[in-house]
Amino acid sequence: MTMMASGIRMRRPTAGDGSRVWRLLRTAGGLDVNTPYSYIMLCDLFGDSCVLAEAEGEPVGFVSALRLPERNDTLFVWQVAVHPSARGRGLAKAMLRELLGRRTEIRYVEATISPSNGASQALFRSLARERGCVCRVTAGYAAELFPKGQTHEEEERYRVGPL
Ligand SMILES: CC(=O)NCC[C@H](N)C(=O)O
Repeated sequence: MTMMASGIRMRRPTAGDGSRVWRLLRTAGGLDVNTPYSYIMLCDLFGDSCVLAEAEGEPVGFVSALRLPERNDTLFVWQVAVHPSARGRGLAKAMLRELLGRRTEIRYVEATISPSNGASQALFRSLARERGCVCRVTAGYAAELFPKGQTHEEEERYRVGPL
């Protein structure tokens, strides 16, 4: 568990956090809200590469990530969510630092980010600056990949490293 100066605590989540993480994602906005099951499963089976941030016991931030099986020096950051009440305090970066601090063998961080998600774009560019490395943006998932009738922006691929 890591404590920020603001009193926000960050820790590895467990299955019991999944439902509250799902509610946080619904409140955070701007992200794909997956099923409650997916957050329970992520917190349970992939908790080592996820971070839950809590203020006075309430979820205010969540990062889900997976190490890529074929490229195990790369951490794929799936979602970065921050509650509106916790914005502007560097929480997203603090959660990434917490995550990267757990695994020294991670050399690259990847994510897909939609053009409208300026906060995450700035976060990954800032991580690259902080680590003195490159943030490369390439084509990711085209809008056409998503089901017809479900409008979804394209997702550009961000790759930061070598850390
Ligand atoms: C880094 C990040 O939060 N990406 C979001 C990917 C996607 N739009 C989702 O919400 O899962």
